[in-house]
Amino acid sequence: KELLIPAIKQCIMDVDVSEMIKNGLGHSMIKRACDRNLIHIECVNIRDFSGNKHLQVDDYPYGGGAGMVMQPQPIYDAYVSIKDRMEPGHKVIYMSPQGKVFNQILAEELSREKDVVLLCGHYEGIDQRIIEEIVTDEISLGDFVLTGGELVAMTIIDSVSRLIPEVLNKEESHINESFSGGLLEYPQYTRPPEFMGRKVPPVLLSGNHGEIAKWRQEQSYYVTKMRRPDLIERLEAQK
Ligand SMILES: CN1CCN(c2ccccc2CNc2ccc(C(N)=O)cn2)CC1
Repeated sequence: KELLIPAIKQCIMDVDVSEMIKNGLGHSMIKRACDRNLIHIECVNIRDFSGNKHLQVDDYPYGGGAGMVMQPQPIYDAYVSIKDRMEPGHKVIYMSPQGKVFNQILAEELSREKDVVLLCGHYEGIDQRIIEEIVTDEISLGDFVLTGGELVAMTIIDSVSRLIPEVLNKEESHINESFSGGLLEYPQYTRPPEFMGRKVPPVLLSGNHGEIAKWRQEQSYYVTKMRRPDLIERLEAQK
């Protein structure tokens, strides 16, 4: 049994990270959007541009210290291999804890871009000179630490793709989504009418659409006021 566990750990660590992105985004909405040519996702493996037979893409940090830093050359060569196919003036986004914290406004901005490059860092990060040379924007998902930028890329891809017209069908439409009008979503209910002794709020069964819309607005405001008062302030500041 002990023998099995190290083997599993090893194979998970070995999964090629660009595979992780391809597999992770293989799920329904993004895959369907790709199949319909509404979005095109291409993973370029920096290791393919390592330039040495050991496929090395990282090296010891100048100044010493723990960990390894991604070398600038393989990243630059990988970027050059795709940049002529990208819309002139395209953004090159580097996902790191030093970035601007991602939010729905940024997602909406990115959804209006024709092409975007997402540069996934690994190890302790990438050489500062490649950031200065090719990166236009740095994005962070929030103040927490991940082992790599891949999950950040997948999150950005998901969040942006769903905003591209036609990607979501009418059921999935993001009309009443979180942050619509800057408020959090109201609570959702479906059948059965009673579950574990808990009933559905009667107004939702009333068929009175005016009352239902009013109840939902009040609930959104209440949920936001209780859990994210900062969003209420932002809303008031915009008035
Ligand atoms: C211990 N450090 C190792 C190097 N690393 C790092 C540094 C630079 C780029 C990518 C990474 C990969 N990690 C990320 C990435 C993003 C986020 C986020 N919040 O968007 C959190 N973590 C940061 C952590």
